[in-house]
Amino acid sequence: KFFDLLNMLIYAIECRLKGITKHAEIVITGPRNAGKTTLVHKLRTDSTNKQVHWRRGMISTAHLDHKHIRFMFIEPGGLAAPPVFGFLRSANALLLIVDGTDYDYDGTFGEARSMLDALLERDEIRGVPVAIFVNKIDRPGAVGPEEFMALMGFEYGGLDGIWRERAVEVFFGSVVVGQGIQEVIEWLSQHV
Ligand SMILES: Nc1nc2c(ncn2[C@@H]2O[C@H](COP(=O)(O)OP(=O)(O)OP(=O)(O)O)[C@@H](O)[C@H]2O)c(=O)[nH]1
Ligand SMILES: [Mg+2]
Repeated sequence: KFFDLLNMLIYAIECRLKGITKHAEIVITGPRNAGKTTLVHKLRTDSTNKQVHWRRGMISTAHLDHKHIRFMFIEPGGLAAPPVFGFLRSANALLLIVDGTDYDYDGTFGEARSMLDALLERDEIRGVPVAIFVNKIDRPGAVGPEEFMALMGFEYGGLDGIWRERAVEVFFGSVVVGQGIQEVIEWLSQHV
């Protein structure tokens, strides 16, 4: 009890010193093998970051301070699909990661699109901003921006026409190379 209070006090002082006035929880999701866990590792900046077991799998988290915001990234891993639903209530933004080289046999990003559609229907995240990160563009055969928009069915009127009630943006990059991540964080900091 005493140490809980002490920790809270230390935390409050740390935020004060670093000028942090806002907290934002970012829930990371996306199809299997998209690069979610690799991203969380990349985002880790301090020792408070951790990976914890829970009943259906593994949750990876990372803290990251950007300007006046402390981001908490959460990747709920697990076999039961989709484990992410249990984490939506406290989400300030969603980050959907898609493998830019993983087209379906019919030339679509079908799994990514249906995951996104299922998420956008959820009441818990009405109006919550969504960043879509198309990963692995360092690999040959990765999708290009125009192609991706068409294959996801986003091309008509752009993203604004599809989801007027929330901010949505698509980014292209590579978690391994570290390309495009800073842009996502900047965008999130403006929309949470
Ligand atoms: N070339 C390339 N490979 C990547 C990139 N990001 C991730 N990978 C690779 O993709 C594979 C899957 O990455 P993970 O981070 O485990 O993907 P995940 O989304 O957490 O996968 P699950 O937890 O199984 O759903 C690994 O072999 C990564 O090294 C990238 O930007 N470029
Ligand atoms: Mg993973």
